[in-house]
Amino acid sequence: MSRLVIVSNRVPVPDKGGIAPAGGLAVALKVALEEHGGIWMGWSGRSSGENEPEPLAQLHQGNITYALTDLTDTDVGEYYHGFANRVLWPICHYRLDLAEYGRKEMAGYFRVNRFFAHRLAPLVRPDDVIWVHDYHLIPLAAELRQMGLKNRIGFFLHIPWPPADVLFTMPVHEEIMRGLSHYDVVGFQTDHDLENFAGCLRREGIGDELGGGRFSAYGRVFKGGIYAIGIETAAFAEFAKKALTNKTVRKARESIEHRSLIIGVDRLDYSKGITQRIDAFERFILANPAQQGRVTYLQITPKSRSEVPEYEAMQRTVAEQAGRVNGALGAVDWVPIRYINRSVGRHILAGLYRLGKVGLVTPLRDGMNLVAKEYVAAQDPDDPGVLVLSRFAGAARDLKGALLVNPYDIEGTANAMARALSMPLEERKDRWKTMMDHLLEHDVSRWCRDFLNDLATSPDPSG
Ligand SMILES: O=P(O)(O)OC[C@H]1O[C@H](O[C@H]2O[C@H](CO)[C@@H](O)[C@H](O)[C@H]2O)[C@H](O)[C@@H](O)[C@@H]1O
Ligand SMILES: O=c1ccn([C@@H]2O[C@H](COP(=O)(O)OP(=O)(O)O)[C@@H](O)[C@H]2O)c(=O)[nH]1
Repeated sequence: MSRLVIVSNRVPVPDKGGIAPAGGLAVALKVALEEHGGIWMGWSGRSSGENEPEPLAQLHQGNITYALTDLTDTDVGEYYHGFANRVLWPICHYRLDLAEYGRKEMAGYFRVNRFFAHRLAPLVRPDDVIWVHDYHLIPLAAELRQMGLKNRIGFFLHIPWPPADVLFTMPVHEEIMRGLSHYDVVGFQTDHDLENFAGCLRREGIGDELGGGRFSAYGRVFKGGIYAIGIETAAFAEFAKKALTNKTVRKARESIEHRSLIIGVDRLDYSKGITQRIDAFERFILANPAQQGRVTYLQITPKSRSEVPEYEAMQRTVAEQAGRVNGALGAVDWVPIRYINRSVGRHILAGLYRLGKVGLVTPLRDGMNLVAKEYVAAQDPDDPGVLVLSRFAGAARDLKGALLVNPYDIEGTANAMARALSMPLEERKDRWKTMMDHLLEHDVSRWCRDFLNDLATSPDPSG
């Protein structure tokens, strides 16, 4: 079997104890690569100041070799905070109003992709299969091809792909589309994303759909496919059961006392709909006074991308909003919202999910959302909680047993919270089983296998 080389911006650096940072990509890829073995190349998360980064650091752990590079301050600013997270991220999440184009940042993005290609190429053997992940690295295949690499190269986009009218507001949309055409397989989370991508090719006559999932554009033929990312379902379910004996989880359970727990877990990101969700919770309590003092809403929200101004501003907004609602609704013996602004380990999260009578996952737009899947996997089959899920999360295409909501509709979301808390046991069990069966069948190993099979059977680019 060919060796697998994974490239992603974010890598769970093993010298931090191998603990994946909060973020679904790192969590999922670690599971996938542990199963397969190979090389994982990416950013170390560190800056070299303005000095040229040292040569790649290689670390071996189990069957994975991590190849990590630092980036200069300028690179981090222009490529990661600048173009990736202030242009591509908002555009792909339909937030044209937040995109901040700058020629310097765009140039930095393409420059860092070239830099990654130059660092990666010497590690690659002719029969390696290369799997590139996410919006940070779209131009990587074009750079590798320019250097003469003829390997099979696949790309998976973890975030949504927007419709043509949204994408084309980005000045370099042509280069981005061209970049994708250099892969042999381009994977998306949902059918909606793939449809949008096909629409972008059609709109300006850039490319054609050839049938059988194949596309032609810019003189190349490649496959476009749907590969909804999953979790290690069976292992996570087991993990959640055991987590109830964890000290922190036990303390949380005792502190909740007789109240019902509603839980939300999201990076602090405007795409996650946290402020709308807090509004909906407030509306739910005001509309259901009997619930006062009888529910606790726990919102776990690690800081994320704090150097980007929109994210920094959100830290204040959400903290103030949670404080205001607590001030307005709380009582001497009841704090309605417990807001935690730091990362919690997944072994604890698993137990907290299991305590949650309601899992609130209400992003305004999300590629997939692994929290939704983890919440379901963590439930007690005999007394499962209810998932309230945004119809705009990729996970909504998979989790048919959830209560689907439109997160912009505050009253609708508030009503769904009330419905979830009063749902009869039989209905909860039925809904949960539909979702759990799906998650067991479509776990992260299946995701990885499906993508790599398609890549292995794609036409050989070396001719
Ligand atoms: O690396 P960061 O800038 O700290 O951000 C964390 C990750 O966020 C995004 O995750 C996405 O991938 C998940 C798994 O496929 C998916 O469930 C979620 O909907 C996406 O938002 C981002 O795409 C990753 O590159 C980041 O590492
Ligand atoms: O305090 C936290 C918050 C989140 N996560 C993990 O981070 C991932 C978040 O992935 P998701 O797909 O929901 O969203 P993303 O952050 O990637 O956009 C999930 O595996 C969570 O378990 C974590 O380990 N600790």
